[in-house]
Amino acid sequence: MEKLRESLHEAPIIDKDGYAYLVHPLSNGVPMLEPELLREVVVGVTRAADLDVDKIVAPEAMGIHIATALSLQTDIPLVVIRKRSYGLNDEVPLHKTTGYSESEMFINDIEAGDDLLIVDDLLSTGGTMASICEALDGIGANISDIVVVFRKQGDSALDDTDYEVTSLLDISVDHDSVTIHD
Ligand SMILES: O=P(O)(O)OC[C@H]1O[C@H](OP(=O)(O)OP(=O)(O)O)[C@H](O)[C@@H]1O
Ligand SMILES: Nc1nc2[nH]cnc2c(=O)[nH]1
Repeated sequence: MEKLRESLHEAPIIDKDGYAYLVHPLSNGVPMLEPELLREVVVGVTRAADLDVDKIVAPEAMGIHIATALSLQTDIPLVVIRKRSYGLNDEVPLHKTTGYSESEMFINDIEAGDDLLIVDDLLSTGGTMASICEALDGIGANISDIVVVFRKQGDSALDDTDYEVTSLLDISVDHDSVTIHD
């Protein structure tokens, strides 16, 4: 994870109403995302994840490019949890909160009994992932594995649940630096 580690020390940090928000190629598409970095991450996720699943699931927006590359690599189909409703039959809405925002998301084309790998760029408060897991559970899908690139250290909404998240790197972000926890 050499490139990933290096990239963290070059990433700007901005203030979102007191929340130290990392601006990173994988999590924002800014600064520019080098293919070598994306490749390193996809190899890392491929090694870390349970790939014996029916579908890869990624929340819009910044899980999409990681999950797309993983889908191309593994031939496992991809479902994106969108921030927009299509009004399709069986669409499942959810409400998610992060440390700086809240919004609705919408799940389509996940069925009871599907074995799922959830992929996202970053886990922080766990608000997004907890709402997604609860909604997928409600559908009757099996969450086989959850893999994120970065996990910010601290309390998470997943702490009191049975869901386990694998991260490629655990980090802390304060207002002027990123620390990597090995
Ligand atoms: O653990 P949490 O506190 O919930 O934060 C993690 C979520 O925050 C980001 O998404 P965001 O809602 O900012 O949307 P984006 O992917 O469109 O940038 C990130 O991609 C995760 O999905
Ligand atoms: N890009 C980005 N997304 C986040 N989601 C939750 N925290 C963060 C953050 O610090 N940076």
